[in-house]
Amino acid sequence: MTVSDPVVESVIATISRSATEIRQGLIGRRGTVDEENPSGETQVEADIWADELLGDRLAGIDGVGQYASEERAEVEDCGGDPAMEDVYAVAVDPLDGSSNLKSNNAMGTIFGVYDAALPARGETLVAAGYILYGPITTMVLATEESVTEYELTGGERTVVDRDVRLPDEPVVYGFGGRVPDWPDDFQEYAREIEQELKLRYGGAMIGDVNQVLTYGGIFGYPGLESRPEGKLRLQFEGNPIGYIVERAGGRSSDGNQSLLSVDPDDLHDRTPVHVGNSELVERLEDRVENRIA
Ligand SMILES: O=P(O)(O)OC[C@H]1O[C@](O)(COP(=O)(O)O)[C@@H](O)[C@@H]1O
Ligand SMILES: [Mg+2]
Ligand SMILES: [Mg+2]
Repeated sequence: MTVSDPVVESVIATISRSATEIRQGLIGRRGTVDEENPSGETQVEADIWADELLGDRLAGIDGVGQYASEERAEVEDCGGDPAMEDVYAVAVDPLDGSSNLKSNNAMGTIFGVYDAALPARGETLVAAGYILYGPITTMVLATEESVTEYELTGGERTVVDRDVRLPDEPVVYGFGGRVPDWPDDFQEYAREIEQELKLRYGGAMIGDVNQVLTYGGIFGYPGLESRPEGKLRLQFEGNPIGYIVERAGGRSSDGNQSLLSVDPDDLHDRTPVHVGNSELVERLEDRVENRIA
């Protein structure tokens, strides 16, 4: 199954073909390096390596005008203006949950294809997806047409679900951040959800969101007392995941509005992230104040 726009299809094909190679290349690159990314977090050797591999390959695609990543400070100009027709910007979290490499737990790669210069609103996404490096390697891809799950082996991608939809009956939840750092209103909401759903939290957003897409429920990384803007980054994490979950029939929110409507100020802006079944996200918006809105 291919996507109708040739540039978007090339981006997806390049990332999905690179995924098995990235998975293999994690071996021997699990240690931290003496560097911080633009968000001030310690980088793992594999973060830098995966960013370079994806950056080189994606920048070489005709029609990719910009490449940006969680691991580099500035947007790379790849020779085209995303304001022009058939020119896109690609934003990547090369390894999501890379601190899980040390303990050998699940991790992912996230990407968004924006039809606008970065930083951009999520509403300008034309496709977004993620790779999950679990017991097997899968990709969930959302486009304007569909949300599809694939299994990836070598250079191949095999469809396993042509129409990924959030199950109607929610089963699981996962919330990030330390509980004492959660604002009171979020703590109260979480106490209520704990009575209704089962906890699934693995410390990599992609692994946790994939649980929600599979079983129904809610994933959240809220604004914290110590950091009202939360931890996750809008361009590389919040927008792509918001786009995927909304296309699959759920909702996304920064606590106040859809993640896709948030106006970015800076490439590395952080935002509270909540995605899942509509009723759960709506209840959260009723209860929890977004302190950065
Ligand atoms: O360690 P915490 O506070 O639970 O944070 C976990 C969150 O941080 C992240 O690891 C951040 O992503 P990166 O690994 O890409 O920096 C998310 O995947 C995850 O949801
Ligand atoms: Mg991440
Ligand atoms: Mg990352």
